[in-house]
Amino acid sequence: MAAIGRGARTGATAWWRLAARPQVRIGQCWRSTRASSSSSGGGPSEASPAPSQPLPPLFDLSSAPGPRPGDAAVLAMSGGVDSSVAALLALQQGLVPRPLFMRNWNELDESGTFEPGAGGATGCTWMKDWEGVQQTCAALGLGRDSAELLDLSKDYWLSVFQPALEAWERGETPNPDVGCNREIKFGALMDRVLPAPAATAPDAFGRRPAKTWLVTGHYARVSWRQADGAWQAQLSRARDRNKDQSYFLSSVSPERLAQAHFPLSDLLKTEVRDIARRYLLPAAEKEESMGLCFVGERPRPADAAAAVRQPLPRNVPPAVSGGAFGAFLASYLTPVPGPILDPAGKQVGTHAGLHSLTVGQRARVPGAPSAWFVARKDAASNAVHVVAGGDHAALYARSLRIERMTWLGPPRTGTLLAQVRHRGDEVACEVLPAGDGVHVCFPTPVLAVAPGQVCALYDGDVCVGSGVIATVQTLQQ
Ligand SMILES: Nc1ncnc2c1ncn2[C@@H]1O[C@H](COP(=O)(O)OP(=O)(O)OP(=O)(O)O)[C@@H](O)[C@H]1O
Repeated sequence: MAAIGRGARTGATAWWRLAARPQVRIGQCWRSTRASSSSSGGGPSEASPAPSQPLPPLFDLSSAPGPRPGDAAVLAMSGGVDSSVAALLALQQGLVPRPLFMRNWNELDESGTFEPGAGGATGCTWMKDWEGVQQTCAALGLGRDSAELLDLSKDYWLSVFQPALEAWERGETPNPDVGCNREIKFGALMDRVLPAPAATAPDAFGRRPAKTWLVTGHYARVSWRQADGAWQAQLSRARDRNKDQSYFLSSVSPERLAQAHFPLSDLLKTEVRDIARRYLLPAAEKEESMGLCFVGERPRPADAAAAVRQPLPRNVPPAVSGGAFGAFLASYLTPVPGPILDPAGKQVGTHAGLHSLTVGQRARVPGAPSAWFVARKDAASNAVHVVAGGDHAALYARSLRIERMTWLGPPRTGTLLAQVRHRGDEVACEVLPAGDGVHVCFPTPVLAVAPGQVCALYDGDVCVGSGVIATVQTLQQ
């Protein structure tokens, strides 16, 4: 034991002495300046390492340029368990914290009747979340007042929610959570709080300049690859496949991903909860957040209410409203009711607006003898076309055209995997070039794919890019 201890200490001291000296780069090797001068006649007292023992680098420049102790970290904290544990892990990694909470939806502005503690007249949640963030900062030892509140509600409305509303009005099925990551968390937030990416070249001493990271509780992985002599960030799936959020991040640019740090990439959700409990974090038992990121409910505007109440044609049953989510959207849109048509073009019901039903969904037409399912929507005629049965050929996509591509590396074609919804299965596909976008062809057809959805493409676990579905060819076409 003693011999091992002595030997280890001796070795460590020697390495420390060598490592403390400035280093210069010689080809791919790193050597101490004194060691190199000794080889050019510096004198026998200057011990140089035996050639059989390569010099361990002081800074591991061969490794990917991920976060290092001393780097700065903007901790994006929602008050939930994931971002609380991500913040804790970032602190344990030696990052210098700047906790931050975003307010992206301000019910207070809309209703003006927020009551502290009561959740507000419309279920205002941001104040409860903000309180949770402050409590978490206290529990982490950062101090309750260390967190910053940043209001991005205008950015969220203009660049995420309004475009999504317009897409719903056109009869598409947008994914605002994908837009939120691209435009808000890794868009407006990064623009506001991160410095422009610094030069990544090491200085004369081999040190990579300090960097600022955006730390979030996303379940996804940033890995690094070298291309054209530079490091590039690539996005991969998280270890926890059930929680994997790479789909939501698939339109964030590689440059933005290169400034992101996801400490939960190797953890299962159950492990995250255990860590939160062990460190007594206030969010340890907090429920999962559900539904649309950031969005609250709003009292129905008078014009929308009037549109829904307008008289329906005689002998047509009440409009199919699309349930709670349809009703929620109806408070932001002016719903325009229209016909539900069977394959023969006969009206079998009335919808409460194109947003109220989505492709593949059962249209619960009151009194209908068959189970009708939505095959497609036509914005020009404001009609919803239905087919009988949930296994109809018109509900299966055999190919898609996707546009507005984000490539997370070089554009790709050939055999890949496609995912068309969060938590949807990944399916084999052939990707063919098609102008600005690509065609995605499925050897095994995929059920219920709607224009407006995001299609993310994967090579194994690596997300290579994504685009928005413009058109769908079904088995019937
Ligand atoms: N209001 C917010 N302010 C700052 N960061 C946020 C906010 N909302 C979400 N984030 C960041 O985005 C990450 C992903 O958010 P999302 O809502 O998809 O996940 P979540 O699993 O509910 O996370 P959490 O448990 O942390 O609430 C969060 O972990 C957090 O880092």
